Amino acid sequence: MARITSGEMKERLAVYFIMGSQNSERPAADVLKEALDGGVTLFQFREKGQGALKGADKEALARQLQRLCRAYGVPFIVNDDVELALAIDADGVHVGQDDEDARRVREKIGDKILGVSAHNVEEARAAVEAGADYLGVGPIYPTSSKEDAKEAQGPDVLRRLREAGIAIPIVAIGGITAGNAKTVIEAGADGVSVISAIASAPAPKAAAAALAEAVRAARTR
Ligand SMILES: Nc1nc(C(F)(F)F)ncc1COP(=O)(O)OP(=O)(O)O
Ligand SMILES: [Mg+2]
Repeated sequence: MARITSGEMKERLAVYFIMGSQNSERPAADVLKEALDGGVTLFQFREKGQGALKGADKEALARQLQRLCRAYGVPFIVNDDVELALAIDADGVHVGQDDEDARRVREKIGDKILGVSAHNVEEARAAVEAGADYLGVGPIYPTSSKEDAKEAQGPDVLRRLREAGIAIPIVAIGGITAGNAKTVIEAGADGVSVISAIASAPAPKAAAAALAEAVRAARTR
């Protein structure tokens, strides 16, 4: 298996859904199935925070959600937990600035997808050097989904990265909705990643479809 191409990565980043058991009152598999039916293009299993599953329970949920993604042909990414990603042969991992060093992760995962969080040009350049396939940039807007989120940066951080010559696929994260997706795509993101916009929606399928339409419309400008 070769590394994902930049073009394919940009396509996959269009509507990047992230969730774990703590992001909905409903069973995660039910929410994910609706999101997949609504057209999400990439999924990240992020099992963190108060009450998060651990060990065998966490792995069992990961495998259940991975099976769903496989049935829809959507790549399955694991947040933080590189060992879990390797144990279940996930399609990739996402690590932040306070997680395992991205260069070390790239050595461990071979050609799997590697996503790295970046908040500024310096972190972005280092992530590209370390072998990242995409950057997660944000929080763009205030978020209630991440307890230790940094200050919201606004869409300008995306412009600053592109003006600095950061050409790697970028997904915007943090408080993103169908209402502000166009703004972040126009600022330079290749796609949007969301937790609550889908996981907390009364109708996750419709929420996913609305995000997909907003991104598609913004890309054709
Ligand atoms: N999980 C993430 N996924 C993305 C993605 F690009 F995939 F949208 N971007 C950023 C983050 C945040 O990553 P991190 O800073 O390590 O915090 P946490 O591990 O709590 O999520
Ligand atoms: Mg992390």
